[in-house]
Amino acid sequence: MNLTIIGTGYVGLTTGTCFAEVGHHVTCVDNNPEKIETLLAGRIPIYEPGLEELVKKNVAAGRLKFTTSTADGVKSGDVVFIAVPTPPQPDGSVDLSFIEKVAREIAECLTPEIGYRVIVDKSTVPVKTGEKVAETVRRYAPQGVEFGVVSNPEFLREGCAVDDLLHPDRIVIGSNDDRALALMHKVYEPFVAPVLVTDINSAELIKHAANSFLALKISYINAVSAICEASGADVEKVAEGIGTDKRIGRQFLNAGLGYGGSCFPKDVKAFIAISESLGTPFGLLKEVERINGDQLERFLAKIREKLWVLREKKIALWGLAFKQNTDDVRESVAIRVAKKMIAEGATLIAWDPEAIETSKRFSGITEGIEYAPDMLSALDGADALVIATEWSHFANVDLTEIKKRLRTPLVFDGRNLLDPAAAAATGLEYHSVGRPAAGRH
Ligand SMILES: NC(=O)c1ccc[n+]([C@@H]2O[C@H](COP(=O)([O-])OP(=O)(O)OC[C@H]3O[C@@H](n4cnc5c(N)ncnc54)[C@H](O)[C@@H]3O)[C@@H](O)[C@H]2O)c1
Ligand SMILES: O=c1ccn([C@@H]2O[C@H](COP(=O)(O)OP(=O)(O)O[C@H]3O[C@H](CO)[C@@H](O)[C@H](O)[C@H]3O)[C@@H](O)[C@H]2O)c(=O)[nH]1
Repeated sequence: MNLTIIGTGYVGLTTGTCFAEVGHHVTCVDNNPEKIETLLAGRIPIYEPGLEELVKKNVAAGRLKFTTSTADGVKSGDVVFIAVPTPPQPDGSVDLSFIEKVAREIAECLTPEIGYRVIVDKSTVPVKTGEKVAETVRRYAPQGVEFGVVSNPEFLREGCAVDDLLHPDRIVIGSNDDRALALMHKVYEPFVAPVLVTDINSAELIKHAANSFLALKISYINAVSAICEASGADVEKVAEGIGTDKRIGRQFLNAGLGYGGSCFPKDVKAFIAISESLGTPFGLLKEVERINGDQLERFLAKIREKLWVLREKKIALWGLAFKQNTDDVRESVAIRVAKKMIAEGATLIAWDPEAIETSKRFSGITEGIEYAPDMLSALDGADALVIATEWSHFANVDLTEIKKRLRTPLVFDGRNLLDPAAAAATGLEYHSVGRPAAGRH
């Protein structure tokens, strides 16, 4: 089939590439000319494992194209996906101006000669957005054009987007239009996954409800981790003990510094705002946010307690990305930890396997930080090591190197990556989340 994606960011590029990989012909459109030039020059603007080779392969096969022209995209794609940003406004509600603009742009490109088009919202949007998109397209399109509107939320995770897209747990298609639905079934025919067909409003709600539930699971275990710290229990054992119940599941029960990234913080806020606007406030989610913020503060309090004063302290920081296997630092908790320590006068020597460049460009940290050339040299002469992102590089480190290189052998592990007993046996004083401290303290 001929498909078009409007918005070639994280979701647009990964989704478009995977659609091409399963045999569709895909045109990716973006209104940022630099991004399209980069892609046309064969470079990939984001780090995502496995993506670069798939882009190159599908461009070479003639199945994947990039353009800045929405008109070309609308002309060539029978199904037109919208994958533009839906950022939060200061009050937490969703800024839908990008979606509204694309709806108008698509409408202005439609003509009766082009024929029927399915307009699919892939961006994460509040319930009832599909209705607004349909109204907008109807208002701005010439008389006589035929189109259908569909909600098809995306559940990929950064860092494993290619696998998530090629092997999804489920595909959700929200549509009130049989013609659109038939075409959507053809789009997803090459994928082996359950397809859940719903009305548009339910599909939109599924996305916010899913992300908020996952954030709730993380906050739940983080609240439990505080109780573990107060009682001397071990949150890793508790997570295993509750997670082996199939009804609960072990995933998303990793206690740590709390959730970050471009999705959970904004989507929880959005769901709170949506529920309030519908007159059904969702107070539970406010608590999810509160716990998430407190988790970071409790971790910083541990650092302060041990280092006493952060001013003039040199701290090695491992991790800048919001999670492992990505260079994305949007809403990264690691960056928040860094900013707080710098504000208290510490100097950071930071290292991350992929996110140093993105941190330099997008974190907003301009002073108080140096970037180490490699993971181990970040440690040299530092007063403490803080681990802030769950990269496997840190979990697999030779502990004797940490002991040898730090000035004082203090480790604060915000992601529970190291083994407390092994750390103590190496002579480290080791503090993590929801587990008793180990070593000299
Ligand atoms: N990042 C994720 O992991 C993820 C996963 C699932 C869903 N989502 C949702 O998908 C949506 C997109 O997120 P993202 O992370 O890909 O955003 P992004 O910022 O990486 O990409 C959006 C792209 O849209 C382009 N754009 C904006 N207006 C445009 C227009 N009028 N015409 C053409 N291009 C335009 C921008 O230049 C940018 O390249 C959001 O609603 C997000 O919540 C994101
Ligand atoms: O047990 C856990 C799992 C995750 N996290 C943190 O939660 C955040 C989000 O992680 P993850 O969900 O793996 O990454 P995202 O790429 O943000 O993916 C989420 O957000 C996407 C955008 O909406 C959705 O498509 C995905 O399904 C959803 O998992 C990160 O800061 C993680 O460090 C934890 O603290 N503990």
